[in-house]
Amino acid sequence: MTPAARVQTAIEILDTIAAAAREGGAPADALFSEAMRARRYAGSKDRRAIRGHVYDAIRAVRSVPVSGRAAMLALADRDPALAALFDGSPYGPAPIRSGEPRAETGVAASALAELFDPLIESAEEGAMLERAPLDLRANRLKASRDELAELFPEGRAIEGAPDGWRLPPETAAIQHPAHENGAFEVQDAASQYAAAALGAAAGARIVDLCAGGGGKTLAIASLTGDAADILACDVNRARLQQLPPRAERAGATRIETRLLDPGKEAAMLADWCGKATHVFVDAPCSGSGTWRRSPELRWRLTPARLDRHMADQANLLAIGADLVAPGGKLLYAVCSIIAREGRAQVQAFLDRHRGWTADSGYLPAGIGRAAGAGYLFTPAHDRCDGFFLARLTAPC
Ligand SMILES: C[S@@+](CC[C@H](N)C(=O)[O-])C[C@H]1O[C@@H](n2cnc3c(N)ncnc32)[C@H](O)[C@@H]1O
Repeated sequence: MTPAARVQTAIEILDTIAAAAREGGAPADALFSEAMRARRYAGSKDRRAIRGHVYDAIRAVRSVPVSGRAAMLALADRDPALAALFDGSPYGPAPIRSGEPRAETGVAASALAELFDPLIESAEEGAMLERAPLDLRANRLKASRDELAELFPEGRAIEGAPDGWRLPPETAAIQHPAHENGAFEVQDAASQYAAAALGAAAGARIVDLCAGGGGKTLAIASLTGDAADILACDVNRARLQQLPPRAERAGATRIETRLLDPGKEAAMLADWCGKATHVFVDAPCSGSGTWRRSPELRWRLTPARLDRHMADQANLLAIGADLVAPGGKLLYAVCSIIAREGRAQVQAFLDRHRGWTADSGYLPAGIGRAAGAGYLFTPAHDRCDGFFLARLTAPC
């Protein structure tokens, strides 16, 4: 393919990604792979170049563009070599006309940026869209961080995460046989801090209410030495089904899974009511803390979607609270930097649930900043995904 044809292909792929963002369709990665399958004539160099254009445009453009061309033109305005490829050659993009619309660049649309937690200052903006490193977590049931250091000497320890090992983004770690043997998982530092913040130890009875594919469930099993009972729940069958084989690989033997029906969660968890020493609510959210991994998420967030997440979060907090034994712990977490999903959500819970108190001082020194009754991690301050968590104690 010519360089100009690669740009035109990127424009067409961006059109499908923008349409999916508007309509709540498939994520950008899936659409990119599908587009490449349909263009078998594209070689690996073409594919790399097209991917570069597509993701450069997604990172540069702050909200869903009117068209893929408008997004690429915004990039071309900053890059004369790219602008020169709009040359009207066969399969290439048409020449740039005067007054053609450009997508707006920046971290987030101003209406969205206004929702950020007050701790998000301008220093965060670059870091929020930088390529994230590849973080590993040694699975204590099978390996130590020192063993990871031997396997991947190019990495380094992650501050405040005793099992964490950080690698450059492009490292092909999951192809390593040690991954298949359960020695480690890929897990961002923020998720490792969150699993540790639960504070569970051997003998605990834990409900992971929003377990998904079990990333944090497995981290908790590792931290408790596979000596705590963990009930892992979710409403999404496909995600929850990933957990049993992952647990087997990890050597975690005390995880039970339970698929919940939306709207019937409390009834389906009646046997755990008031019995859990620890409940983890890793709630569905905007994902605004993970834009450096999935930058197109900021094209997808609408006021209606945010309201839906907030209603789900409040509901899940209330369901989770009923499961906690007197004096037990409820950990609420969202991979979001939006105050309404974080500090405001927890304050609303505390206002509605008399007798509950917020814990403090449970994070490693220097990690996270106090945000209302919880803590916020941010990419620039903590070198991890943006993440809010709050640990609450039930009345006795
Ligand atoms: C942030 S993800 C969880 C990620 C997971 N804990 C991990 O570490 O990989 C939120 C999860 O909440 C689940 N969820 C949404 N509504 C739920 C509900 N009413 N009850 C239980 N889980 C729910 C979603 O299916 C999704 O898997």
